[in-house]
Order: sequence, then structure tokens, then C-alpha cells
Amino acid sequence: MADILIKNGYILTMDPDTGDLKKGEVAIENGRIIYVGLSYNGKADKIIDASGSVVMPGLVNTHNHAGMTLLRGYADDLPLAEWLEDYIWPVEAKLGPEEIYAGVRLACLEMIKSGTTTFADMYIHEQAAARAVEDCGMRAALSYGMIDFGDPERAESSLLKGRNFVKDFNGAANGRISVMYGPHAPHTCSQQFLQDVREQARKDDVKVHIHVLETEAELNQMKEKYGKCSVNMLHDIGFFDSDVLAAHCIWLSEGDMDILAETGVHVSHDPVSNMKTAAGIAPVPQLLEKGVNVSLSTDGCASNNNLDMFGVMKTAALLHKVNSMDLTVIDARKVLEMATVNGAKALGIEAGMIKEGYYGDLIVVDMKRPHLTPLYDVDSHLVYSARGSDVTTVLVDGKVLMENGQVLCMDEYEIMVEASKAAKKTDSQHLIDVLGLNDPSADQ
Ligand SMILES: O=c1[nH]cnc2c1ncn2[C@@H]1O[C@H](CO)[C@@H](O)[C@H]1O
Ligand SMILES: [Zn+2]
Repeated sequence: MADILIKNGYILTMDPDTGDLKKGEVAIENGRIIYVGLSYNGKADKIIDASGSVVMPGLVNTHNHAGMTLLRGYADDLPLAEWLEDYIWPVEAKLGPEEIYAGVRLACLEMIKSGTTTFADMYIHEQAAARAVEDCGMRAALSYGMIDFGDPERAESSLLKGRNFVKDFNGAANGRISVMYGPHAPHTCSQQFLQDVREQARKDDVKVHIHVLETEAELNQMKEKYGKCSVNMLHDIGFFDSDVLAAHCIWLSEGDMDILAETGVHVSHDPVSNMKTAAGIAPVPQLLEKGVNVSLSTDGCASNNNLDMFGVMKTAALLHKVNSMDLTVIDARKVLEMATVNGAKALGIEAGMIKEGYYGDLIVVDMKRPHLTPLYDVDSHLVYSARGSDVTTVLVDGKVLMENGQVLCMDEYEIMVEASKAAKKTDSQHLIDVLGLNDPSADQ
């Protein structure tokens, strides 16, 4: 007997073998999809009626700094280096594991409510992120953000933290948590450190998550220091492999793109963040053309400033259309693939498609809404018209985390209270108490 049977929905399987089903059923047992088709010939403990809705794979956000929800809107409209060095890094030093736990809980709440079932993360106090993921039921590929700035002592302590994190959390939360090594970037980490991390990752059979060529400043710094760009430097030290997830990848030459394609590096594209920080435009159509696996992501909340993957999907499509002055350069289906299939592939998880044997990670999107009426083309609506708030039901690992808009896995109000309290640790003079936490007469 199945645990859950989803009926009456339009099933966007994203599986080319099955295609989409105008009205189909999905059955889930023990966390895995056991049936996708027109009619399930068996019983189920629980029925979810998806009439008037699309049932699709949960979205996969492949580059996040989830704890940064605490810094949403904390410092905006500043040059990237100044933003990071003068505002973000000093304030991160004030945040401890309890604050990050509250921030990641908030991130998970926001992601669940907008249809993301899995995210890849790189941040400080990542054990707290792991605890938050374990508690809320999401799936995640977590990495401890490591930076050495060329300081051997810092390199040693950073790698030790990374290794301990890998040891403690690989396969945690019943396999919902996977781990990666997270060296920050080629210009903030020394070559030796990057080599050491690479070696350790191979030894542990763990993937690597890194920022690559996000800014022109990084490109110039690398050329000055090594006489070559980040991609060539990393390639020359044998860093690249099909277990590497590289975020941003904006300032690429033709040759760089060939290296990424040949080595099987996965690229995480952050269009909203890249536009907001004026970092540039990643050559996504060219990367896809060369066969690079490109997935989509929000980046941290301080450079987005939300975690809505529907916004990211629309922005990705529009950005590359206008940039190439060719609106056929990327279509809605390709964008959906990047947000589901490609993301799961980058993280090496059996998700991103509604397919027998895959994880029961899926979402229900309500199409009975003014801004989704009339409906000619499901792909088009999901990318160009829908919003995260159209997601009504979310399942991860076959567990219902949200049903009919009701979050079941956490108390929304409590999460916002705890995050607002944690944000006080920033000592910002500008924090506005919208929840009325400092006013005892405030109505809850
Ligand atoms: O857009 C970005 N570019 C580079 N670094 C970033 C960006 N957003 C966040 N971080 C920083 O990466 C570290 C991860 O552990 C954090 O210090 C975070 O602030
Ligand atoms: Zn980032």
C-alpha cells in the first residue's frame, strides 16, 4: 500500500521517457515514487487531490548561503567588494550558531513556501544549518564555507572545520543531508589550500562547491597573481572534475567554457544576484550549447533579496533573451530543466524528475489563479506568470511539509520571531520591529 497518492493533477514529470500527463497520478511509498501514470492500481494511506494544479518535481536551488536571510536588506546598493568586506563579513563575525540556526530555519520556511525542496549551501556555522535542515524535513547539500586568505594557520583550521563537518553530517537526517567541501573562491583561497581541499574531497569522495569568476575584479586579481584566470588556474592544479559545483561563472572566455565542458564541472547560475550586484551576465546559452550542466540558484538572501526560485526562473529567461537580443535563445522548458533536472544532477541526487524510484520530492502549484488564467501552456505559466506563492503543497522524502498552503513542519510565526531576535545580534540601528516583539501590548 502506498503512503500517499496524488490524484487529478497535471503531472509535469520532466522525464523525457514519460512526458507530461494531462491528468495523472503519482504514488509514493517509503519516501520514493513508486508509480507515475494515468491511474494507480492500488490503495494509499493518504490522498492528495491536485485538481486544477500542476504536480512537478520540487525546485532545486544549487547555490545559497541560507543563514544570510538574517542579513536580508541589511546593506544594499553598494559595490560588491565593499558590500562583502565592509558590511557582510564584519557582521557575520557577530553571528553565532544559534543565530545561524534561526536564519536557516527562516530560509527553509521561505524555500518550502515557494516550492524549493533541495538546496545547496555554503556558509559559516554550517552545523547549525544541518540542524535546521534536519528539523524541517528539507533536503540539502551543505558545505562549511572555508577561506584562508593565504594564511597557513587559517588554512589548517578552516580545512579542519570542513573535514569535521563532512565527517559529522555526511548522509545525516536519514540521507536528506549530503555534504560538500566549500572553499570560498579562487581569489580568497590560496592555491595550496585549494589543492589540499581538492585532495581531501577526492579522499572522502565528497563533492566541492566554490564561487568562480563572479566579478571582473576577481579576473583581474587572478591575472595579476597567477598570469591566468581562475578557470585556468583551477584547471592547472587538477581541481576540476565532475564533482565540482561552480557558482556564478560570469567572466568566462571561450576557452574557459571548453574547460568546464571537458571536465564536467556543474555551473550554478544566479541571475537575480548577478543583476543586483552588477556582477555581470554569465554566458549561459553558450555553456548549455557546449553541454555544460547549468542549474539555477538564488545565492544568499543579502544579494537577491529573497529565495523564490520562480523569480529566478523568470529572470534567467528574460536576462538571456535581452542580453542576446534573441528571444529564442532560451525557452521555458529549458529554464524548468535547469531548476529541476540539472540541479539534481549537479548535486547527485535522485530527484528533479517525477520518476519511479526517485525521491518523493515534489510540489503542487495551484493554477486556479487570476494571473494564471487562461492556461494554454503549462511551461510558459510556470516560468513567466507563476510566483512562489502559487505553490500549495510540498513533499520531501515522501513527507508532506506543506499542504494547501499550511506549513506543517514548523510554526511560521515562531520562525519569524526567532529570526527577528537573531537579527538583533547585527547591532544594526536600522532594524524595524515589524512583529512588535519589543512592545508587550502588541497583538500576536
Ligand atoms: O555573492 C557573493 N560572493 C562572494 N561571497 C559571498 C557572496 N555572498 C555571500 N558570500 C560569502 O560567502 C561566504 C560563505 O561562507 C560568507 O562569508 C558569505 O558572506
Ligand atoms: Zn554565493
